[in-house]
Amino acid sequence: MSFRIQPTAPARPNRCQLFGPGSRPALFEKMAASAADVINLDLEDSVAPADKDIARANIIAAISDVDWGSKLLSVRINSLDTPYWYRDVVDLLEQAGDRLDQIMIPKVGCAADVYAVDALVSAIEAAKGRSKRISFEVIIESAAGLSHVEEIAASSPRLQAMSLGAADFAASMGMQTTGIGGTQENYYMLRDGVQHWSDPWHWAQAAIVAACRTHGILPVDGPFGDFSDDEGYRAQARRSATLGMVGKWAIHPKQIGIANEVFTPSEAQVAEAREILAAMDAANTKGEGATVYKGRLVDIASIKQAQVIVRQSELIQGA
Ligand SMILES: CC(=O)SCCNC(=O)CCNC(=O)[C@H](O)C(C)(C)COP(=O)(O)OP(=O)(O)OC[C@H]1O[C@@H](n2cnc3c(N)ncnc32)[C@H](O)[C@@H]1OP(=O)(O)O
Ligand SMILES: O=CC(=O)O
Ligand SMILES: [Mg+2]
Repeated sequence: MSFRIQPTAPARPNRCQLFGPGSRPALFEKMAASAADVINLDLEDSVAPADKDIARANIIAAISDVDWGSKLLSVRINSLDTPYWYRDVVDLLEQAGDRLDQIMIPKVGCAADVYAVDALVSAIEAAKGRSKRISFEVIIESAAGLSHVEEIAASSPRLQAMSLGAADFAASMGMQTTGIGGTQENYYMLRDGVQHWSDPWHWAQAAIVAACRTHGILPVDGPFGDFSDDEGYRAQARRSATLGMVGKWAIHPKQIGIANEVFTPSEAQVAEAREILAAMDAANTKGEGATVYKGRLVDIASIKQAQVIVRQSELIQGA
């Protein structure tokens, strides 16, 4: 318990973040025309070292030249353990137009990583007289990142969203898998000779959600690599939504519709939430803090649970 009121996360739809390599400018118009809420133009791991300069130039041009509509436009810079990241920040902030909304910082391991980028961004914004303040999102994708997730969530007022990066996270943790997200063949319990698969991402996701909710940041699930497996993606997205995440990355356009569907509360969910609110209204007028809805207990906590669903639905409808 705490007397502090939990801060609310930024009120914007973040159901799907569509990624595309900065070295494939032919994809940019298609990304802009997609149904994703957020666009992530990538300078990091989908761009080969030899293409970093051209990818940066492509992205800077596209930020102004492409009509991104009302989407949130984010660029993933290179991580702080590379020689590229400072040039990414300097060129973006000095040369890109005001349409740029956000910078994604990958492989964040501690709060000081965010501080370093914040310092550089703040200096360039001031020097160049940029009136629009750039926001940040970070990827938790290392053992250090997860160990320091709470201090990272508190690291900067610019921070709006935090994603789990399953690929780098698995590598950093020494996990014996080459899969990016989803069910892992060898992660199962055995009972009476029957295998029951468990979720190796659960702990990291729950830690990210808790850190984000404590500090008013949007928790997001990262990539699902097997874009041929729609149902696997849907199952992963449903688990993430159930845990409190607000959206998921798409690394292929096939995944956008599924993310939008899963992270938009269904009509049935919204109707049930409204019925619970009505049942609790009726209970309150009788001076009762708890009542029965469809044979189960609902009480004052149920109001808050129902409000999460109604608010999420209204946010998306209003966007
Ligand atoms: C672990 C991480 O860090 S994940 C984040 C970084 N990774 C990325 O950004 C990768 C993003 N995705 C991609 O680069 C590509 O989707 C790939 C390489 C996976 C597959 O690319 P392709 O072989 O071209 O895919 P495919 O042929 O199935 O594409 C089908 C259509 O979707 C388009 N398309 C493919 N990827 C994208 C995308 N990311 N955004 C928009 N459109 C896309 C293709 O241009 C093609 O369009 P067309 O029908 O008009 O010809
Ligand atoms: O950057 C994303 C990841 O999964 O790694
Ligand atoms: Mg990564």
